Amino acid sequence: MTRGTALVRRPGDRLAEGLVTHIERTDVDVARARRQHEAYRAALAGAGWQVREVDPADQCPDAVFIEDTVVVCAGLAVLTRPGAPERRPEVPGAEKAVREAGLEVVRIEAPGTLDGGDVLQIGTTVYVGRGGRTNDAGIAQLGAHLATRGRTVVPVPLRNVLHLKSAVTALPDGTLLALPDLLDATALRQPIHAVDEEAGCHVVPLGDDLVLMAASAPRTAALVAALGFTPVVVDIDEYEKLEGCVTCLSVLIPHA
Ligand SMILES: CN(C)C(=N)NCCC[C@H](N)C(=O)O
Repeated sequence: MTRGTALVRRPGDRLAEGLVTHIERTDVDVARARRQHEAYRAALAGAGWQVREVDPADQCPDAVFIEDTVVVCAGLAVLTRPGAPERRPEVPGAEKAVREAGLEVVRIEAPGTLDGGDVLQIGTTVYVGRGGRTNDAGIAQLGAHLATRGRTVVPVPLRNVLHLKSAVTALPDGTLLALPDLLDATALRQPIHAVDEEAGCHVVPLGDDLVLMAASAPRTAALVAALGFTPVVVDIDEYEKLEGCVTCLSVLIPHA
């Protein structure tokens, strides 16, 4: 019995052309990125997730960052309208996958924009970063869709950061790992563990005490272990060169 399905999309040949907004562009080794993606998929499978590959969208360099195309919540899939127009052709493949997974499907419509990386779900609270990629109309539409699942959307203003989940994510107990300099934490209600490594504030709870995190955050991995969780560490530095992190590379659909 698996924990559920993990949607992933393999990197395409144009990966190195992916968008870079807040960091300096450096060369991406696509062959190495492919090996890192294989190890990432293996980590998900090893933690009990059935890995399902979404159809390639190789004309889109950032298509590997599947998280930005769909938000899954309690049997509902909200297809996004990514804030970067060149990423919008990534969405149809994600739509096919969530329909095949049997989810109810709705979508963010113009003029709304929303990237899945801006959406952090903790219990019935859904924090949504308002910044470069996600606008007020997108947040309002998401709020209406998720209200049908008993969720409350709380906007969080962002500064100097691509996505909300570039700055804060949650551990399995709902407490937060955050880089305080990158966001206005006053909107956040849960206790915060401040971290001092940028990659340290990106984690994915994989079920039970397992926490997926990047090899580039060893001090935070030690903190996570000291808090009683088990870090599952993957090297994703080729994706970090494109402002990616462990959250962006998958969408988890837990069993109902
Ligand atoms: C939580 N994060 C960071 C994400 N969900 N997505 C990262 C997308 C990176 C891509 N180069 C871009 O600029 O769109």
